Amino acid sequence: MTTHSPIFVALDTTDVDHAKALAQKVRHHVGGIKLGLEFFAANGKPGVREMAALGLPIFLDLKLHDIPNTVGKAMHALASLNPAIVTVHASGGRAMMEDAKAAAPLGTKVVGVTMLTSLDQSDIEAVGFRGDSHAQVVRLTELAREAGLDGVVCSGVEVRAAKKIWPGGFFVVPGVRPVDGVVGDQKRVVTPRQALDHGASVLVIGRPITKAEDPDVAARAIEATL
Ligand SMILES: O=C(O)c1cc(=O)[nH]c(=O)n1[C@@H]1O[C@H](COP(=O)(O)O)[C@@H](O)[C@H]1O
Repeated sequence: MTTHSPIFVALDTTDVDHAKALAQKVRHHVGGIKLGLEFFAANGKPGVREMAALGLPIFLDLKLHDIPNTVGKAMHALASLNPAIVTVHASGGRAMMEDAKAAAPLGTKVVGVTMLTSLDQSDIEAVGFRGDSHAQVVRLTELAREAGLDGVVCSGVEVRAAKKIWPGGFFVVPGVRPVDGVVGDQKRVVTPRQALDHGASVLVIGRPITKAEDPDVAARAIEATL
């Protein structure tokens, strides 16, 4: 039985058996599983199919970012997996996002990554963006909406501003940390509760669950705060 938890647990591993074991441990406290570049590079579509057989919704986080034709064709090649959610980089531009959405299955939510949660203000300036993370997230959210995507990925710091300009959008918030959690490489963090209060539709949570001594207990504890 799956729950209606807003948590998608990020199974960032190359090992299918480990990913399966983690998913089985936490399945009653999460709404789905997120498979990203690390998992996909190692296991490809057969690996995703094996995980899908567990019966939990799949969030395929491949952050596609290339010219429109290439992204559209890549999305077409992924369509048979019927993921619940797929990511593209919103900074790939409007035409790229339009082609991605057009090639995705009807039931798949295509969401645009705005500013990675691992970037702080100095990183944002170093890559040449003007303004702060709010300005960048709001601009890219507007573009994703115009391109016909279903929503965006942003940090919990900006999700309120993004939802304000797109009340019907689907908002994915990663980089959340329980109170006193280890922050690691994430820079713009909030707690899972704050992210939901500010408008997140779903939360992506990896290491606070997967690296915990008991992932089931950790997922249950986070769920209890929501
Ligand atoms: O698209 C994502 O899911 C994503 C976007 C982003 O800006 N930041 C971010 O951390 N993520 C993903 O969210 C997960 C966060 O993992 P933890 O930091 O371990 O909770 C990782 O799988 C990242 O790939």
